[in-house]
Amino acid sequence: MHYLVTGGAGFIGSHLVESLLAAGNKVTIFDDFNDYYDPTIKRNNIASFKDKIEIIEADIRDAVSVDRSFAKGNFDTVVHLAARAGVRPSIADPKLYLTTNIDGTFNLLDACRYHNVKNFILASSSSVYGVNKKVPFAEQDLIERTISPYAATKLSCEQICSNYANLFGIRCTCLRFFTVYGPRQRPDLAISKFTRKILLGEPIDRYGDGSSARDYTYIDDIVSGILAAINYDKEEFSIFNLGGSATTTLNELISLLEDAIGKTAIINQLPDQPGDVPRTYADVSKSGELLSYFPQTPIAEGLRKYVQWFRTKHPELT
Ligand SMILES: NC(=O)c1ccc[n+]([C@@H]2O[C@H](COP(=O)([O-])OP(=O)(O)OC[C@H]3O[C@@H](n4cnc5c(N)ncnc54)[C@H](O)[C@@H]3O)[C@@H](O)[C@H]2O)c1
Repeated sequence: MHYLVTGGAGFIGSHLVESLLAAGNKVTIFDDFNDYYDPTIKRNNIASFKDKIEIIEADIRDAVSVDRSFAKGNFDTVVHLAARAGVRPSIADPKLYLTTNIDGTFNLLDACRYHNVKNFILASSSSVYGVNKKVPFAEQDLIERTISPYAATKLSCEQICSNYANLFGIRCTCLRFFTVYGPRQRPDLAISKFTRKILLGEPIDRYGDGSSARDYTYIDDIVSGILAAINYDKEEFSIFNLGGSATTTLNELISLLEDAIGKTAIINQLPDQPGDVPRTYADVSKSGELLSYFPQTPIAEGLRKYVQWFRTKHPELT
């Protein structure tokens, strides 16, 4: 099978590509390699397998580049991971999020339509649930309102997928990822920032009183969920939660990281951030039943693996 993985040089994308290659597939990645934090990150993510894949270095907002890559590619499945990710930066630059995430998804679906690609996987997000009071969050819950531009773009992308499935028979499977972590994760995420700062003995920013809670999902579990979703052909349009199905408060996360690192964190107390939801918690019973998705990595174990990886990548900090 020939896969197009957009965002294939990113955190989740690079792990997925490795698994697809290991299973003997042909993989093309479409990524603009643009990183605000460190321009080397994306290149490093794919360094170990770059000679085994086709690389299209282009922007998903550019419909002509997207269309050209489909004209050449003859793809069986598109896994669309490329996006501007993260709640807080989306408040700082909502337009970048709207154009990248919504226009980009539209361009890819349109290319599927005109080049007869019938299987499309969308990376959506737990943030679409907004301040859902019912826990755990289930796919059929009524979403009353999102509270960040990032979440609004992801909910819009799901709806665009629904249109293309209904109108053009493109099977679209939307996966709501719950805070993904593990080796190669983005440096802007809390676990990356906390690990670095605890190792350096610098204060970490704790927003709110530490009671906000997240459902953290280890990268290997996310990849197994994506692989299962690729083969799910029972519905033309579907939505699945991919989470760890457990919640960890911010205070618990800090304490688990202290254990994994073997050092105490210095806390810099800050107010709650606008756009942050108080908690996320995935009901994964639908994913378990239809995708045989059963998360395997508890947070303490995943953090230990992450810290181990971080230390090998940053020996100067250990
Ligand atoms: N990491 C998480 O916790 C999480 C949670 C929920 C949803 N998601 C979603 O999963 C997907 C992957 O996230 P990630 O954590 O791997 O992020 P990432 O930033 O590591 O990967 C995204 C990739 O998309 C590429 N990209 C961004 N804009 C592009 C553009 N205009 N054209 C082409 N490529 C572009 C980036 O270069 C990057 O390689 C995203 O859609 C994100 O919204 C992630």
